[in-house]
Amino acid sequence: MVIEELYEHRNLIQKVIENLSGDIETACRVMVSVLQDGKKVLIAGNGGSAADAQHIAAELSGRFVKERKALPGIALTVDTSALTAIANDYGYHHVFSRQVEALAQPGDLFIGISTSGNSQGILNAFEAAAKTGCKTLGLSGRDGGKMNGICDLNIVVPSDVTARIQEMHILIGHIMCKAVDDVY
Ligand SMILES: O=C(CO)[C@@H](O)[C@H](O)[C@H](O)[C@H](O)COP(=O)(O)O
Ligand SMILES: [Zn+2]
Repeated sequence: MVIEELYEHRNLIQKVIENLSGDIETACRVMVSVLQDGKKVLIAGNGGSAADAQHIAAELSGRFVKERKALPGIALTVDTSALTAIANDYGYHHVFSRQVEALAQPGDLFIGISTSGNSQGILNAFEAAAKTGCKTLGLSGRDGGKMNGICDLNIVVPSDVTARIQEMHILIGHIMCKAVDDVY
């Protein structure tokens, strides 16, 4: 089983190299330009993807590899008071969109992470981000789900296995952070 899982991961990386390098380069350029314009990056996801959102945001506000200035990356998954109040008062599907409405400014980048591409809270957040004039980037999997067509760029990892998709998402996030390091 272990070797099979490792091979599945390796085979998927090969597909990502072949099919998604261009999209990942575009995502790098977008994140770099947003930060260089003095705007911020908001990130959201559920479950393992919430952890990915926090991980990527922390690479920006803390650091990735290089010693450079602190950069504005905010995960919308960490404020339990906001999350519980919004879920309690408006419903769980609004926990991210309401925070986007509160925090986003035109020109910011909203990154929504969903392996199915269909999580309603993430879809609502994309809608709110677009209304605010944010740039939007999706990290998804399977067939891209409903995220196709509602974000500027939806990077669809070509797999139906949630764990493998998540592994590619954090790899893509790290590559984007490397692109940021390279210009600061
Ligand atoms: O990490 C995992 C599975 O590997 C889970 O916590 C997973 O993230 C959760 O089931 C999420 O709710 C799945 O949502 P999504 O990726 O389809 O948007
Ligand atoms: Zn997981």
